[in-house]
Amino acid sequence: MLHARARCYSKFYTTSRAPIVHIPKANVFRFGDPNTAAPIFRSLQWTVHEGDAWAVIGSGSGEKAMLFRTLLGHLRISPAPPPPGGLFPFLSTSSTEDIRTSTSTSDPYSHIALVSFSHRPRTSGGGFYDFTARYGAVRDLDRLTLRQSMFPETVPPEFPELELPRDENAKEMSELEKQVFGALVDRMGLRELLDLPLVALSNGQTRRARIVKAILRKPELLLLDEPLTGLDVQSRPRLLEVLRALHTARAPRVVLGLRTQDPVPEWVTHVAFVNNGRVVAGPKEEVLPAVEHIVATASTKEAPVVRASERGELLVDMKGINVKYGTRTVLKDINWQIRQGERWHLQGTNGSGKTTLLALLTGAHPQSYTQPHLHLHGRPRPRLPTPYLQSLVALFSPELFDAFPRRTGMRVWDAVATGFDGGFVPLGRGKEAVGVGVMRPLSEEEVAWRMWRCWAVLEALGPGAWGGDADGTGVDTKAFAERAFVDLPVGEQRMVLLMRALVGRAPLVLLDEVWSGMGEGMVRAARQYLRSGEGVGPEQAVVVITHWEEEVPWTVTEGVRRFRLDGGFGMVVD
Ligand SMILES: Nc1ncnc2c1ncn2[C@@H]1O[C@H](COP(=O)(O)OP(=O)(O)OP(=O)(O)O)[C@@H](O)[C@H]1O
Repeated sequence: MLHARARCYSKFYTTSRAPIVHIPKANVFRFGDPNTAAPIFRSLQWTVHEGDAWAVIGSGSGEKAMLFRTLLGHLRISPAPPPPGGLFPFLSTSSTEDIRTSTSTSDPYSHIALVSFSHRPRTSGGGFYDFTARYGAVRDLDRLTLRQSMFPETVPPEFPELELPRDENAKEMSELEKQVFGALVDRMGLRELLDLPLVALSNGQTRRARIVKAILRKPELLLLDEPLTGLDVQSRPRLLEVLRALHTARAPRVVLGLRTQDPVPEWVTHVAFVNNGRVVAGPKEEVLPAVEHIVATASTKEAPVVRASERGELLVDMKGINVKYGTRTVLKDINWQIRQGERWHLQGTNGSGKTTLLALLTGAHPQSYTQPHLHLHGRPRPRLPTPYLQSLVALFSPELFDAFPRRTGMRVWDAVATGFDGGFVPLGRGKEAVGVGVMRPLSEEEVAWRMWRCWAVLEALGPGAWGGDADGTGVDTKAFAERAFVDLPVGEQRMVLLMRALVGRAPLVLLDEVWSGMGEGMVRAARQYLRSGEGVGPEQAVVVITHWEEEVPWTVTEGVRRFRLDGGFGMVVD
């Protein structure tokens, strides 16, 4: 059925062999930078021919994203790719005249779409938004369903006050388009979620929905940056198969963005490897050995694990936990105990309830108050004031990453130090901006300890540990601490929020999909820090959520335990 999409638009596609992307040999700069400035990419030479299947593989933070930004026209290519075709020759051939007129715009960039799992789709502006809202009663403003977000014309007119987007000119879908849509939502496992509010979708469900939405907009070229991140083991081959079928049918052509540590799908024929401002592009068999060589050279033996204490105090005691939304039961009769010093891998397919379970541990979930037996840090949940509870739990999650404020003026130091009290707004001034304490003011010793911890995480996880800040301060930790958080590339922002989670040595540390968007060097530095016993001590408990077993910093033989959610039920897997 997906091939039908190609037939549906077949008049747009001819046998033309004009390249899809053509950059003969050029340097790439930011707009406004002179040609004498250090280029972002030097001597970039890259041609994508029709029929080839490309993956862009990035070794560092942000470089892969920069190559995609080059294709989106956000950077200056010098010399500019020559006319008549320019950067996208296939759009200027006679056959593609149809494409242009059919979409009533001659802007070539309107035919190129990027879906990146590094950018922040649910927020706008620099302020914090409450990402825990999805756990409670859905507010009117958040009532937009997945179906309505895909087809604004399906928003009922009786909700004018919601100001939901409506497209009065939207055309009824043709029969064929309906069938293609049906095939896509089925293959992506979205059918039963179509009439749920968007905010209710889990992380992996949201990602799959974003890909479908992008396909429905009918771009000619779809750039997908790290599409497998956050997808469970079952969904990955299904998504890759859908992408292969679409790419073969040119409906749309697909370029994948992958991290060096990601497996390359077998249908990919060509690779552009982005490493330290250079792009090596060519057939997969020629370029992949270079990628593997760099990864092997960079990898060092992992630090030996500092073993956690055997039977520490009970931090979490759950008995008979249930979470329901209307008639939809997400968690059923969960029993789980977490002790000091334990390392857990929380497993389960997309939508199985992992994030919901974490929200009970942080107290952010309203249903955490109404559970029969949810004891946290030795007390029943309702007897723990929420701000105090949040200072006992350190969290890194995709939702928190998206929601974290990007205010101008917030330095890296400030962002890290918000981790002490579990808040989002920097408190205190200058070098001493290390929070104010939750239940009582801080003593001088505590302020000094907090400053020492800030420097400790900045040294261990800062640019010196992963080879240098790409476009700012090199490997200088002090200069990095002063940088504006909002200006950092996405991978570096993630690293800073990991520092935030580790800075306060909270008794319970929750790391949800912590490696996505990070470069190879960053992942290595963070793993070393966690394993060495400095990142997390034997008095702390850690819960890691990832769909990639090899991403858990500890192995089962090193003591990690597994708790699996399946069909709403939870079990310890030994
Ligand atoms: N307000 C709501 N109404 C209905 N269903 C909801 C609501 N909020 C969450 N859900 C459902 O609860 C389920 C669990 O979501 P959760 O985010 O905990 O999954 P997850 O295991 O973390 O998934 P992922 O691996 O994709 O991150 C999902 O199927 C989601 O659609």
